[in-house]
Amino acid sequence: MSFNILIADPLSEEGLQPLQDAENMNLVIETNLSPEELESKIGDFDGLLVRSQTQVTRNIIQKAKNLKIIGRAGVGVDNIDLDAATENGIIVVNAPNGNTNSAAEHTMAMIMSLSRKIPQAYYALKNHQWDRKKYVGVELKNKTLGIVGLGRIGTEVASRAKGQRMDVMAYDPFLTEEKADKMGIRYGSIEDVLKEADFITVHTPLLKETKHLINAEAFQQMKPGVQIVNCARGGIIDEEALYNAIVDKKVAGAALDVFEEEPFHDNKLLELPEVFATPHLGASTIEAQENVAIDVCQDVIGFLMGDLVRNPVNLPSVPNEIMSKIEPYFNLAEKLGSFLIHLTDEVVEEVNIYYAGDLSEVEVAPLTRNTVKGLLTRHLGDHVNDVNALYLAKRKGININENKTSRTRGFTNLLTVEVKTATETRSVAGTLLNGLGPRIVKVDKYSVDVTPEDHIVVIYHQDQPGVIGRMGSILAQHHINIATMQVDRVDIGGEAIMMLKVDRHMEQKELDELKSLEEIHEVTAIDL
Ligand SMILES: NC(=O)C1=CN([C@@H]2O[C@H](COP(=O)(O)OP(=O)(O)OC[C@H]3O[C@@H](n4cnc5c(N)ncnc54)[C@H](O)[C@@H]3O)[C@@H](O)[C@H]2O)C=CC1
Ligand SMILES: O=C(O)C(=O)COP(=O)(O)O
Repeated sequence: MSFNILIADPLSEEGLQPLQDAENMNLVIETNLSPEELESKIGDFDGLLVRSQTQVTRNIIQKAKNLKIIGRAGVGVDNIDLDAATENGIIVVNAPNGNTNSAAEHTMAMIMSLSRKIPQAYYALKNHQWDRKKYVGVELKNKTLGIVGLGRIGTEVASRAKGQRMDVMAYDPFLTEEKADKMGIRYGSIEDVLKEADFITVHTPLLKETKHLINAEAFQQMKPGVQIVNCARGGIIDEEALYNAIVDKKVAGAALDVFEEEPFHDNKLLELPEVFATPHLGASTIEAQENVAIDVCQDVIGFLMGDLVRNPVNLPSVPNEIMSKIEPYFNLAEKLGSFLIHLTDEVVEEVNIYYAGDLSEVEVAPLTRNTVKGLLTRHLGDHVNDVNALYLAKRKGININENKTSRTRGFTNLLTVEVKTATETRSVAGTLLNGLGPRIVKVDKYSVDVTPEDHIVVIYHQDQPGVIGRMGSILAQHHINIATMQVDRVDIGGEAIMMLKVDRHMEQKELDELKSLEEIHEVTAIDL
């Protein structure tokens, strides 16, 4: 099997080496495609790699019939329609660590250039003007740097600014006074930061909540003469409001790497002498580009070869130590879901998943996802995967409940899945036996012991002599060999279950023949 990968933005050649070296990956490098060109080509590709320039819109995703993974060689994924990707079962991965250092260094370069008006002075010199008076700057030492967003880059900026002996103050919804103390910086609310800072630098993602976070009202709260830096995302700062604040002399200078519209040929902010800019260069170093390309290539190769990804954006990422504990249960969870959904032909309204024993002590969200994937696959086929399973369940109006319980029924771990429809509740329970793999140990109220694989036939019948014989002769007439067989009942003479493993898929007419026996109430063939 081979995969076609489209590289739609310029990526480091060295960084792409893992993909070039992988035998079954066909790389096509075509940058600067128009949206229409990308729409028309994307159907041929299994993977798409981009930076910030290519807009991966819903339209493009809807045309991407074979696309399985979008790799963003960088941090920000605001150029990718994540909802559309999730709905279509396409995983999005990014490379969140590889360019942190470069972006932090670029931010420091911007702050230092701003404080000493270096770009403006250089520009004047280029224009034959030797002017020492006009370009008097300010020192950074003892000035307050306000950082809005203290994540990976904000934190690196804070430690570098401390090296410049700046007084660093930060606001981040996850920052506490205690954490700030430990980092040797001051904690402030957003208002405190706006009010006290001499320089303000933003390092948040662009989200609904951060769009125009720095707006006209925010500028009003700032100190006169404040200087502004944006090396995060255009749109966090309202460009119109920044323009007005500079013209009104509230803001003394601004250094911008990112813009509301990119790329641009004209931006009126650049007409102001107080503003200088770079064309989104925060991550543009040889080192960062190599790092992010390698990271994203590894995830793309890993994912297409069936491994787990390290930096998923539209799937919760699970730390390695947790993943190693739950990974062995993935198959069990999916198989239980696939098995159970065959026991009902009614509309499932609710799914209850009970985690017991060892399973009650781990992060179970990925197992829930796998169970739901198994449940939905019967009707939705290959369209359902880890990425969209929960979204599709929600869209179908199915309530999913996770429960942790101490009822292990004597097993060290027990996973019970129950589906409710308007008229019935059906359930299956399974366990992972040490060294022996997964087992189905309960179906509805009956105890069984069956490996969840191959061709299983579940028969509900009256507990009376002769049923097994009659069933056996029908199978024999059709040359169907029984590999294993289990029977259980609750009351003598009441309803009983038969779980058969047979050596081939059973046809509908063969099942109908079994159903025609008077003592047999329900026959379900399940191929796992
Ligand atoms: N100019 C460039 O070339 C580059 C830009 N970036 C951009 O830099 C930004 C930050 O990247 P990282 O530090 O890697 O991300 P991160 O996810 O590590 O940090 C973002 C921080 O912002 C905080 N935050 C979210 N909403 C907030 C709010 N309303 N107020 C204050 N803080 C808020 C989060 O809690 C988080 O700590 C992103 O927008 C990213 O796309 C990243 C690399 C290069
Ligand atoms: O990683 C990010 O968020 C960046 O903004 C870097 O963008 P780029 O890959 O240089 O287009």
